Amino acid sequence: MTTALKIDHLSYAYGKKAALDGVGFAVEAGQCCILLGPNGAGKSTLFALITHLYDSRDGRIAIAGFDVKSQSRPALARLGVVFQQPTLDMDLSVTQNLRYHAALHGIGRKEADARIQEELERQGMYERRFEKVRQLNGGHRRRVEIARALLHKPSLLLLDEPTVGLDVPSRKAIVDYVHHLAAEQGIAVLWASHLIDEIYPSDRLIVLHQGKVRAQGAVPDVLQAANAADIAAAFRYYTGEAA
Ligand SMILES: Nc1ncnc2c1ncn2[C@@H]1O[C@H](COP(=O)(O)OP(=O)(O)OP(=O)(O)O)[C@@H](O)[C@H]1O
Repeated sequence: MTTALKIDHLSYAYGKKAALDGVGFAVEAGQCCILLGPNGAGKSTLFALITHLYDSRDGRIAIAGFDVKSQSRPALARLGVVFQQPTLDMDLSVTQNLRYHAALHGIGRKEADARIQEELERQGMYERRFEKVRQLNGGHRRRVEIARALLHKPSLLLLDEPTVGLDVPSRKAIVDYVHHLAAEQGIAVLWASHLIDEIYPSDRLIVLHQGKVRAQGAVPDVLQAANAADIAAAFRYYTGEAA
């Protein structure tokens, strides 16, 4: 099976300031990969490059085998994104927001409505479909954004700190659901976070610090390499900062 996300030798600088330096890793179908890094590590820059908001001269990004630069259309068609900042239209209903996204991806109305039902039902949101997004709480808005990111059946789901600002039960629902998606649906997930309690022992971990990948692998392997008892200790070891 094609690797969902493959990044090789990726570097990026803002003027003279290096934000990413020789970054390389892969995420396979069914893996939930947590990108862990302190403020300024380069997570947002990496996401901007994967989503092709920025272009890099150095290195390569491939989504489901398609190069993001030279084959951006098929590459981006296989990508679902939940950005850090909410991007739903507050004055449209849940269904209207989702239909709009489906149309952008060229999905016909009948097919779109079937997928909208499927995605909303899986997150217990189908009953709320006619409500305006403005009426929903933060956790439910996030669920709609995740449903939207999945409508076009991407190979790779990218989430940029999607639980920031949510209460504990809402956070847990989203963390559990995304892990379930990877395990049950075989979607590859790349999740940027600085919250170590969102990491499952079965996850893969990439520790990014000052633009470089300091560690990557299965959680037990990353802990062992740092001789750390838990993720907080490993994070301190690799970044010199408290988690
Ligand atoms: N537009 C910009 N101009 C100049 N430097 C920038 C710009 N955006 C980011 N940087 C710098 O690049 C580095 C990486 O930043 P980036 O925002 O990618 O990190 P991050 O891991 O997403 O951090 P945070 O969690 O705080 O968003 C930092 O040193 C940051 O100061």
